[in-house]
Amino acid sequence: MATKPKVLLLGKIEHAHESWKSLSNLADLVSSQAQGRAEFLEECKAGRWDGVKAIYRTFDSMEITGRFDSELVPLLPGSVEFVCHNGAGYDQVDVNACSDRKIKVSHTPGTVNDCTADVNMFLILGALRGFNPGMLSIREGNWRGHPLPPLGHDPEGKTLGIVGMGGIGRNLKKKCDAFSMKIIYHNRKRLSEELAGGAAYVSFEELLRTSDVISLNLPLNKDTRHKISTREFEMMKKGVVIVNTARGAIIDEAALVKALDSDQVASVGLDVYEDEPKIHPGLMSNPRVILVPHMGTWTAETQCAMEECNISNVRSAVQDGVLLNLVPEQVDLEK
Ligand SMILES: NC(=O)c1ccc[n+]([C@@H]2O[C@H](COP(=O)([O-])OP(=O)(O)OC[C@H]3O[C@@H](n4cnc5c(N)ncnc54)[C@H](O)[C@@H]3O)[C@@H](O)[C@H]2O)c1
Repeated sequence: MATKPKVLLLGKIEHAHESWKSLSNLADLVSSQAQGRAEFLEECKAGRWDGVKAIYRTFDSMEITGRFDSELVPLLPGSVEFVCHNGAGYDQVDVNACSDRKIKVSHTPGTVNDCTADVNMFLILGALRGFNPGMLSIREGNWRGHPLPPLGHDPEGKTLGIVGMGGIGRNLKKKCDAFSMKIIYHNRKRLSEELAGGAAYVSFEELLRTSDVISLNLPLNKDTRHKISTREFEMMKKGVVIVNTARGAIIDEAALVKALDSDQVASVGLDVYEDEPKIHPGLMSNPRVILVPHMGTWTAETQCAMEECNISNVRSAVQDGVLLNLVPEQVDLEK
């Protein structure tokens, strides 16, 4: 009888237990007990994972393995053909290092759009209306606080600039239409009229100069790290509001703190941080900054849908040798 391929689980299955179990008809399911990166690398070197065809990894498995980078990927056994990442953002995986080894990478786009855009909306409303100072003072028994917090602003009629008009950005656009905001966007490529849904395409610089609210919805990679820094803050309207549900390192946090302190930036809503779970003290201490601890996809429905999506990728990889949600960089390579 032919031996089954192996699937290595890095991290935990929290919801889709039945679907995960059903994979055992196709593959031997194995998991690492490594307590950290050094141990995991030793396991790889010792041939512990020989025969593994596909890896299912979670965002939290960073604690076990660290980043799937150019040190780790070459140590994976030659049998590994697929890395299936449970998350829409896959900056924890060096796709180039995987491509060099002919390893294909998938992620879970789409499943995250609504719930991440919901957090995005919460942050836009919260930061624009300036709710945070009042929310802090009411818990201290000071009602709205003394002195009173500054008046907030209505979203209606304000210009929202979306940087990165992908799945989440477009979902956010639809939500903001209900608040009568004027939407402009900047993307690597201009979208079709249908996908843009009435949002106007502008250059990055025009977006920075004309937006009342700027939302970051683009992936983190070497080109987008610190895409928003001192120069960009200086181009923005004085009193701009910034929200980030994408990845913390897209903003230079030290520069953001300075822009807040000089009132160039009026208020900020953040779900993501440069060095999670650490928060820059200048953000932590500023009541004009709304802080959410990376809860963009933190709903029962979405967590379940993401796991199901990732398991479907593993199943398709083992059964048919193809990934359903190949990362964009590798789709481009296949063309
Ligand atoms: N806070 C959370 O819990 C959470 C949840 C899901 C996703 N995310 C993050 O949100 C990001 C966006 O997710 P998505 O599913 O919408 O991705 P997506 O790939 O559908 O959309 C990203 C868009 O950004 C554009 N883009 C890429 N580089 C750009 C650049 N340099 N300038 C302008 N535009 C650029 C792409 O063309 C694409 O349209 C993810 O990469 C992830 O890091 C965070």
